[in-house]
Order: sequence, then structure tokens, then C-alpha cells
Amino acid sequence: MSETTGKSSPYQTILVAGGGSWGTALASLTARAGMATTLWARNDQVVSAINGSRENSIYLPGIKLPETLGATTDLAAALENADAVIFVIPAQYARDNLAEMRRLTGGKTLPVALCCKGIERGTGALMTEVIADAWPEAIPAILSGPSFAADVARGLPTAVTLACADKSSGERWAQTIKAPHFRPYLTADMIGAELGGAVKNVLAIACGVVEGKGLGESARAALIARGFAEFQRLGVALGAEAQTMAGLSGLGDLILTCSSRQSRNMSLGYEIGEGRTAKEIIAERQTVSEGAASAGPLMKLAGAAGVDMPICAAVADLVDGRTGVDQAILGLLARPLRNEGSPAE
Ligand SMILES: NC(=O)C1=CN([C@@H]2O[C@H](COP(=O)(O)OP(=O)(O)OC[C@H]3O[C@@H](n4cnc5c(N)ncnc54)[C@H](O)[C@@H]3O)[C@@H](O)[C@H]2O)C=CC1
Ligand SMILES: O=C(CO)COP(=O)(O)O
Repeated sequence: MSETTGKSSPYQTILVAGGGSWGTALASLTARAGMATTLWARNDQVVSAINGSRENSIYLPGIKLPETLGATTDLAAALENADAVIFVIPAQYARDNLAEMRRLTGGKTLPVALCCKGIERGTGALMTEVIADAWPEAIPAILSGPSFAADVARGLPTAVTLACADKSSGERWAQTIKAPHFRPYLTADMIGAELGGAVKNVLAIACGVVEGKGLGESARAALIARGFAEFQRLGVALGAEAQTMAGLSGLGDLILTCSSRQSRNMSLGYEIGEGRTAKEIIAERQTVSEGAASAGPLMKLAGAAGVDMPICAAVADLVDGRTGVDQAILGLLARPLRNEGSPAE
């Protein structure tokens, strides 16, 4: 897919499922672009805040939302007229919510852009596998890439990867979400795009630990580069394309998330590096840090593919309480020396 035709028509009636910061930012984007947009959230405080004061004061405070954006807790009503769904519910709740949407639509074939960046606990399934099980009639796409919700909602320039195996649906999605400050790049490589988003969240926790522990910027750069090597090994094993891995949803998002404490995953790692446990930090937060839940399933996926991912394994051990920060760092530094390009032993 080298160039889009630019002739595709956008989807017109959009349901954004998920009232967190990213769902709200994306709903604001499509509503501002003139699509009839309804945001479905399970939390009625979020819905009342959006409908009442045009602000999601819980998950995206300080951002004025367009008057045309409607919010509801009634999923059945929201689905009734939708011709496309932007799905922004955290990965661990994706299966149940997608199955419920399938039930409510009677198994309708709808385009669904999956925006969550995670891997399912228990199964090690990527989001395209989850939707294939839970709502097989849907036409999935993956929206991923370096994009903090607050940046997008403020209209700061952002570029993302839009992956869709169905060329026509991919082109319609690109026309639907594009904005003067928001630029989607199309690919058919859905595995590469979804893997990038999930793995960078795990690696961002590691980078946060490095910062929180005060190990220095050289250590952080080494971690990003060696983390990227782990991601590439897994990507190659699962059939991801090199260009996607080096693109916005891979390297691009890895750089963003590993560089800023605006990232919830990075800031989780930072606090772990300062000496707190993942469990106590997560218990205090109402926002999601997908990397914490996805680290274990990622190891399952990597194990099944026969791929060694030592940094991600250390994060999985750390967040699940099987190791401490010092032990994890020593373990990584003590690994046998090897050639930079060779697959891990
Ligand atoms: N916030 C961001 O800048 C970006 C987030 N994402 C991804 O978008 C997805 C959603 O994240 P955010 O919007 O940031 O969430 P958030 O952290 O702002 O809010 C948490 C969301 O999780 C929902 N939630 C919690 N428990 C739930 C349950 N049992 N069932 C259904 N929903 C539940 C809450 O209702 C809320 O919508 C995640 O996969 C995240 O990685 C992707 C790109 C950017
Ligand atoms: O995915 C993101 C930016 O692209 C958001 O990262 P966090 O979930 O770590 O905040």
C-alpha cells in the first residue's frame, strides 16, 4: 500500500467505545471533523461531565470538547446507527466488550478500529486474535503510534499508523480520522502495528525504572536499543514487517513512551525505580498502565515463538513481584556477552 487513493469516503456515524483519555481525544477528533460521533462509557460520571460541561474532567481534564460530541452509557442505543466503531477499551477488557457488541448487533459486520495497546492475560492473544474470536464478523483495523491523548486533544501535530488488511476499509478509516494536525499512515501489516504498541508499553516500564533509580541517560538509550532488538526478534518470528517495526507504531512509539513521564507506563516504572511496588502504585491509579498487565502475556507469546526477551522478562518479574529492582538490573548486566545482531541464545 504505497499511496491512498484519497477518494474513499469517511465513515459517517462513529461510535467511540471507551471514555478514558484516548477514547475522549479520538472522539473529539472525529466530532470536530464533522462525523456524527457518540462516545460510549460505562462510567456515568464521565458521560454526565461530557454532556454537561463539555469536558471529561476525570480522564482528560482541562480540554474543551466539541458541542457536537454526545456521550452515553447505553451501548445498545449507541450501536444502533453506528457505521464504524473506534474501540478504546483497555486490552484486558477487550474480549468481553467486543463479545457484548457482537451480541447487541446480532453479529453485524462493522469496521472496528482497535486502539488498545496490550496483550490478553491468560491467552497471550493479540487484539486481532481477540476480535477474531469475540466478534468474527467485524472488519478490524489497528490504530497505533506515538500519540499522547492530551497532545492530540490539544491539536498538537501527531502521526500514527493505521493498519488494516482490508484496503478499502483502511482507506475509509484514514479519511475518517485524518485532521490537519493528525496524520495517519496506512499499512496492511496489522501484526506489526499491534505488536509495537503492546511491547513498547512493557519496555517503557523498564526505562522508567532506569530513570527512577537514577541509572543515567546512557543506560536508558541502551535499554531502548536492546529493547527494540527484542521487539524485532519477536516481530520477525510472528511475521511483522521490518518497515512497520521501524515506523510510527514501533520505534516511533517506543521513543515517545520511553522518553516522557507523561507516559503512564514510564511513570509506573519510575516509581518502581524509586522503591515502590507495582501493586501499590497501580492500586492508587484510575488510569491504565497496559504494560504491567501485558508483560506476563508477552512472555507467554515470546515463549511460544521461541524468542528470548530478557528486558521484557525482567519487567514481567518485577511487576508480578518475582524480583526486585537491583536483582533485575544485575541479572541483565550479567548476561553473557554476544554479538549485537545475533539472535539471543
Ligand atoms: N492515553 C493515551 O495517550 C493513549 C492510550 N492508548 C491506549 O488506549 C487504551 C485505553 O486507554 P486510555 O484511554 O488511556 O484509558 P485511561 O487510563 O484514560 O482510562 C482508563 C479506562 O479504562 C476503563 N476501564 C477500567 N476498567 C474497565 C473495565 N472493567 N471494563 C471496561 N473498561 C474499563 C475506564 O472506564 C477508562 O475508560 C489503552 O489500551 C491504552 O494503551 C493508546 C494511545 C494513546
Ligand atoms: O500509547 C501512548 C502514547 O503513544 C500512551 O502511553 P501510556 O499508556 O504509557 O501513557
